[in-house]
Amino acid sequence: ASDDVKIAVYWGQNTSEGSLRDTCSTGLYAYVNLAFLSSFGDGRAPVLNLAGHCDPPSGACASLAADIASCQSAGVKVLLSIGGGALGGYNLSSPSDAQGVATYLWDNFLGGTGAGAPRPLGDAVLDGIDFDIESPSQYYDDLAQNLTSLYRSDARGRAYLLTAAPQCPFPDASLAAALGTGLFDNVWVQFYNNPGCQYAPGDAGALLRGWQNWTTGLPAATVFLGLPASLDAAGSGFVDVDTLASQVLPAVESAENYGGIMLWSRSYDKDTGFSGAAHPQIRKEESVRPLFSLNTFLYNRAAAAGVLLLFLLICTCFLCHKKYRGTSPPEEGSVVAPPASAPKKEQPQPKQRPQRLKRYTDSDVERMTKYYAHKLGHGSTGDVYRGNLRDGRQVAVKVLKDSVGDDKEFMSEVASIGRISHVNVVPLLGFCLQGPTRALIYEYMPNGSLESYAFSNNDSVENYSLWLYWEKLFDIAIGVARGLQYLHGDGNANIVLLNVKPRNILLDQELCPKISDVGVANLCFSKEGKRTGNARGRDGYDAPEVVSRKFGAVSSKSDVYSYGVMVLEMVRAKRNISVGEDTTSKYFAQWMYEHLDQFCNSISDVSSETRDLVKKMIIVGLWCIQTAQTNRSSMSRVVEMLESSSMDLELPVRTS
Ligand SMILES: Nc1ncnc2c1ncn2[C@@H]1O[C@H](COP(=O)(O)OP(=O)(O)OP(=O)(O)O)[C@@H](O)[C@H]1O
Repeated sequence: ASDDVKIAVYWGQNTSEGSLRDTCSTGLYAYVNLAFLSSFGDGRAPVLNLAGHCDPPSGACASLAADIASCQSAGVKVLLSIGGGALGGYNLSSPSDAQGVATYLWDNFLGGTGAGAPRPLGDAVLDGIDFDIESPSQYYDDLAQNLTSLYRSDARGRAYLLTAAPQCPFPDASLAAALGTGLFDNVWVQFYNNPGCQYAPGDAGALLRGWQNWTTGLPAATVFLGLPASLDAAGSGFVDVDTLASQVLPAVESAENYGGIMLWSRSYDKDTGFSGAAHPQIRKEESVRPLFSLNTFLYNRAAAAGVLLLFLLICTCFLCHKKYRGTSPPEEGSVVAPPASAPKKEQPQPKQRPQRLKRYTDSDVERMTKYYAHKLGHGSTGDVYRGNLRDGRQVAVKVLKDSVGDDKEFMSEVASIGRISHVNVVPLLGFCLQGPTRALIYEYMPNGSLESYAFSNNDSVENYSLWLYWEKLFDIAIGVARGLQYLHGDGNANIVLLNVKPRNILLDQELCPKISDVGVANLCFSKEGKRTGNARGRDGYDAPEVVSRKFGAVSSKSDVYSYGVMVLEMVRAKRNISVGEDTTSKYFAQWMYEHLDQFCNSISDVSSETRDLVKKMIIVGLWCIQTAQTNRSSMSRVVEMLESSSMDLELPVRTS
């Protein structure tokens, strides 16, 4: 995130800060919040208070329109901040009051064209509304929802922002319900005037713990570190730029939804030059900044403080943890596991940074799917439609049916799915949770599923398996294996899928395989706790223990079994061979024990290296489909086998 982090600032409470135009032309800020609409709601006449900059009742603030336009043309977003420190000046008394305030804001400062609206800032159309609500009160969630509906209605299709400035104790007393709507784009958290969660001289611990609460608690928002721009700007919580750069930013930057810093306020910033000094720091590329996590930061602090015992304890725990993580647990089937005589290759685990999940409304989903115009298919968890995001990216929208759990549970499951990030797993980009509509928005896989490529039943040109090269099939097999290895634990995900089959392996533009439907079953259990979907075992991909518990409990080895069946099927379909009257994959597997070399040698027009790839796929497939789970390889071992030479692999002992 570090190459596009930004600075937000509040402007409007002190004339010494200079004009709005000059503020924007410094090039320091990406967002300027006009502070404040200090009075509104509950029957009050709304009051815009921009200190001495202009006098709203006289209409003089309309002249700011030119400055606002100049900011916007320089790429700076200008928002109106409502609320602020004038406690008692604002509150909302009911949902209809919230509706009225939303309409007022829309008609007077945004894209609304309500007749008779005085438009205190002339014809300026601001970029959004910021909630700086400092006194607990209800109905701000209604206000957020009403504003969002109005945003969507904009005739010119313009995008508006919703932002908020909560205090750092999590959750915020005034804004928790509003933030819970998930509708906020940017949240600049005030890490000042709150000793429990702000920087204390020499100790960033409380601030970083608070930061972790906010960044993990609001996965769908971009979170900014709100700071005073000078010692005088707040009662407490000031962090000087050197400390910010050396102790705070390295830790906060590791949050995926880190957006930058927010400063209170322009006048203090102008005095101290804080943002000018901080700017190069917050924009530093990751490659030049040593990467720290929050934990390493805390460890370092402990060491620096000379707490030797604690340090040693942490080191010991860390080493134990590392040892545990770094060493594969003994193979369950080690008795019959193939010898790993090949030198262990460096395991390229092509992880990606998790995408930040975006929350969409149901009207967004309607727009992106053009009212569900193009159905891609129907699965056990819902229908899938093709769509486009505003930026043109193609997406697949899965509209869930029989989704269970309350909104909070849904959000938490979706956040877990959103954290899954691997080049061989279909990325989740966003979600919709509005009323009864629950949908997941995925990156679109233009080449459909592996099923249509490798498992077509006829010999026509449609039978892609005839022209998918062996090398490509092998790449697909190893890609899926790496994805499963990651899901099973190498990426700390510890996820068992129980639905590994060609239909759930999607292919991107380059035919790179991506596992789909990860985690979705958790959102769609029936009330009786039974998984939705088809009867088990019919298509041959389910492991014996998935079909009948008499074979033991399901585990990651159940996915290994399905993977093995799939790989053997890929080989069988590619050769399109008949090995006797029994055409089942089980019979094919048994046949392979005796005819492996004969089969591989019969593949003409390929190099010996390619035959080696085919042989590895078959041997690996046979290791995976062992009836006893303990005899099956783990996915890590599968990847290892596929990366070694077939010469180093042995067939498993034939048990049936
Ligand atoms: N990200 C995506 N890009 C392109 N097509 C997709 C995407 N996700 C799903 N599809 C397509 O949508 C259809 C339905 O997919 P879905 O995953 O819901 O069901 P399924 O995998 O076919 O069945 P089941 O739910 O029983 O496993 C399939 O044709 C699938 O290929």
